[in-house]
Amino acid sequence: MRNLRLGVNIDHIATLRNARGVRYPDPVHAAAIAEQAGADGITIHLREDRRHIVDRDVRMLKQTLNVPMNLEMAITDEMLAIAEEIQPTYCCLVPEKRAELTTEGGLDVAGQLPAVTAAVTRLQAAGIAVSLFIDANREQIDAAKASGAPLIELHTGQYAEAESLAQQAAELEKIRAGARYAAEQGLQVNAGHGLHYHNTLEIAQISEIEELNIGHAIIARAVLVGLETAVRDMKQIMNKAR
Ligand SMILES: CC(=O)[C@@H](O)[C@H](O)COP(=O)(O)O
Ligand SMILES: NCC(=O)COP(=O)(O)O
Repeated sequence: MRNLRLGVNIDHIATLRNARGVRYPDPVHAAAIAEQAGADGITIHLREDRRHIVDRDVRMLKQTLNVPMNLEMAITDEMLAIAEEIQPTYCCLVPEKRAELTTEGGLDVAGQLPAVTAAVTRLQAAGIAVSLFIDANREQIDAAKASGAPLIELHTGQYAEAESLAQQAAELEKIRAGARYAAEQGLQVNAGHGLHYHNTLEIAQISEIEELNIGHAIIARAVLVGLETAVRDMKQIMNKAR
């Protein structure tokens, strides 16, 4: 089975900083610690409302990261221009609602294929690898393939938020089937959202998945045990699955 990479999402280091309008904790500092603890990539979501990560973070991280940057963003002219200028390794296109607490679902690629294809084409022309954050269903996977994006990130939020074991098992099966189908279509498959120390193992056991992006749970544990330990603990779970 392939190695499974961990992309550490450091958005909520910035949430903590912005809560007081001060300079600490600094996502740049956090990224360096996460790298040293074994993070294979750093993920940041530059939201249109700048509620956590801000433009300065993206620019500084571009200069300091030693592992790939995965920039999550909505499909807007402003975000596309920022990505073209800063040139992250990956851009993950995600849906965004101003009032949401966190990302509520996958990007509806099938429902807006011309706009998604135009964004994918524009970013690829700038040398950026594009990923689409989608729900694990065939309609969205087929549309992702049609858009020309080489990569998808399967949204694991419904699995993470399942309210019964039966519902969780059903959501896990959807992700398993989606990952298998997407890999058969030649797409690279990543996954993420809502994963934590008690629900990641089952997702990590899906052999087609190549990378997990995990943020909130790692940063929450880091508050109690330190970021280095929190990243290592998550890597240990992921390594146990492979
Ligand atoms: C698209 C996605 O799943 C991540 O961006 C994640 O939601 C973390 O960002 P927020 O906590 O701002 O939603
Ligand atoms: N794309 C998912 C991500 O980056 C992290 O999401 P979460 O672990 O903060 O829910």
